[in-house]
Amino acid sequence: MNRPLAPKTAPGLRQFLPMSFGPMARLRTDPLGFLLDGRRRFGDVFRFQVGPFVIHLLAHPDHVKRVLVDEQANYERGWAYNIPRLAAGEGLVTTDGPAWRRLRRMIQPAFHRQKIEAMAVAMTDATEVLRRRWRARPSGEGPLDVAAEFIDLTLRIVGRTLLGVDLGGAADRIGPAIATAMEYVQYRIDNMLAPPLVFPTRRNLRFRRAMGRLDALVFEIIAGRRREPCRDADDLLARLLAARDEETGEGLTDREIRDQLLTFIVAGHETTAAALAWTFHLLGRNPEAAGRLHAEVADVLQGRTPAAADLPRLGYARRVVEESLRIYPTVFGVLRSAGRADAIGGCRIPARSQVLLSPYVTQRHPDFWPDPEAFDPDRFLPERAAARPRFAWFPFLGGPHQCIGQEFAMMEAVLVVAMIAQEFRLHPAPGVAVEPKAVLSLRPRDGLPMTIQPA
Ligand code: HEM
Repeated sequence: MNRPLAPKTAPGLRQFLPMSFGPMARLRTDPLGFLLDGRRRFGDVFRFQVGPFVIHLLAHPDHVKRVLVDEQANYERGWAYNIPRLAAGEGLVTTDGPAWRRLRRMIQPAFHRQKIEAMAVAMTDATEVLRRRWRARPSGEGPLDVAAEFIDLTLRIVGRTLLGVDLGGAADRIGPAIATAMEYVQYRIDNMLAPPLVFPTRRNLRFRRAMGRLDALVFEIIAGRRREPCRDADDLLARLLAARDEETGEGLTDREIRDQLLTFIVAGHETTAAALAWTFHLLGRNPEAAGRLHAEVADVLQGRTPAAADLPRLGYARRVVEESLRIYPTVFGVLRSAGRADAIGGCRIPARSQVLLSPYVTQRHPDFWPDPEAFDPDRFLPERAAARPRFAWFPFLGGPHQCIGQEFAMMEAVLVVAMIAQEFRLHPAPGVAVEPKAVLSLRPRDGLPMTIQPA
C-alpha cells in the first residue's frame, strides 16, 4: 500500500536580517515584484524567511480557500495585526476570535442590503458635488490629481452614510493625518526592529500627533451624537451607541466606539478611493473599454442621475470595476498565523508561522487568467467567471472575515464610475508614468494626474 508522502519544506529564500542587500532586499523596495517573481520561480507555495519570521505565500485559489474557509479556525490574524492596532485599537479589522465575533454580530446589521441600497442617494449627491467642481474648471486647465479627488469624495461618503456627519470640512486635516498613520504602520511592518512607540523619535512623535488629531475628531463625533441623538438614525454610529452586551447589558465605552469609527473611516474610504483611481487609470489606457462604458451609461441612464435600481443594468460598469480590482487589488495581501502545523500543496506549514494570501499574485496566476496584465472587463461575464475557482478573484477576501463593506464599496464604485463617465472623459496626463506603491493599500505612488474633458 502507498503511504502518503510526508510534507516537505517549501522552496524559497532565506535571509538572516532584513537588509538592503541579499536575496530578499527586493521585498522592501519592490514587494509586489518580489512576490510575483517568487511564485514564478518557486511555485504555488513559496517560503521566505527573514530572521525568525517564516512566511509562506500561498498563490493557488484552493490554498486560499483552505485558509479562509475550510481551515479558517486554524488561521487567525496573528502578531502582524499588533501594528495596525497601534492606530485602530481593537477594531473590526484588527481583532479575531471571540472579541471579533462579538463586534461583527453587533455591526453586521448596519450593512444589510436594503440599508446599503438606501445609501445610494448620499453617494450620488456627493459625486454630484465633485462633478459640479469639475464642470466649473476653466477649459484648457492642466491635469488634476484625481486620486486626491477620490480620497475627498469617499471620505465624505463614509462620513455621511456611516456616521451622519459631513467630513468634508475636516478633510484637509484628517486626510494628511490618516496618510501619516498609514505610512507609520507600513514603516513598522517593514522595520520590525524600529524603536517602540514610547520612544520619542521624530517619526513616533509625528505619528502620535496625527493620532491626536484623529482622536479629537472621532471623540467629537461621538460626543455630538450623544448630545443630540437623532431618533431616526440607524447608521453604524447609532448601532454602536445602542449596542448592549448580551450578558452584562453594558454598552460600549467611548474608547471602544472610537476604535470602530476610526477603523471604518480608514477602511471605508482609502480602499475605494484607490479602486476608483485605478479604474480611471486603466480606462484612460484602454479607449475601447472606455467607449463601451460611455455607451452603456448613456443608454441605461438617458442623462438621469443613477439610482440603486439602475445597478443591475450597469453590468459593464461593474465588470470594469471588477477587472480593475483584479489588476490593482487595493488590499494586495493579508497575513494569517497558523495555530497548528498544517500541510498545503504538499508543503509543511509550521505552527505559528505566517501565511500570506495575495490577491495581487493570485489574480495574475496564469493558470486562471490568460494574458494577466491585459485589461479585459469581459473576464467577469457570468459564464467566464463561473469557469474559475471561487478564490481566483478575492479582492474582498472571503469566509467569515470577508470585507463587511464589499456591497457598499461595489455600489459606490459603480455609481461614481457611471456618473463620471456620463459627463467626462479622463485621459492620462502626458509624460507621467503611473506606478503602484504598496502602503498598506495599493495606490498610485505619486497621485494620478489626468486631463478631464467633457464626454
Ligand atoms: C474597494 C474597496 C475595498 C476593498 C478592496 C476592501 C478589502 C478588504 C479586505 C481584503 C479585507 C480583509 C482584511 C483582513 O482580514 O486583513 C477587508 C476587511 C474589512 N473591510 Fe474592506 N475593502 C473595501 C472597502 C471597504 C469599505 C467601503 C468598508 C466600510 C464601509 C470596509 C470595511 C472593512 C472592515 C470593517 C473589514 C474587517 C472585516 C472583518 O474582519 O470582519 N471595506 N476589506
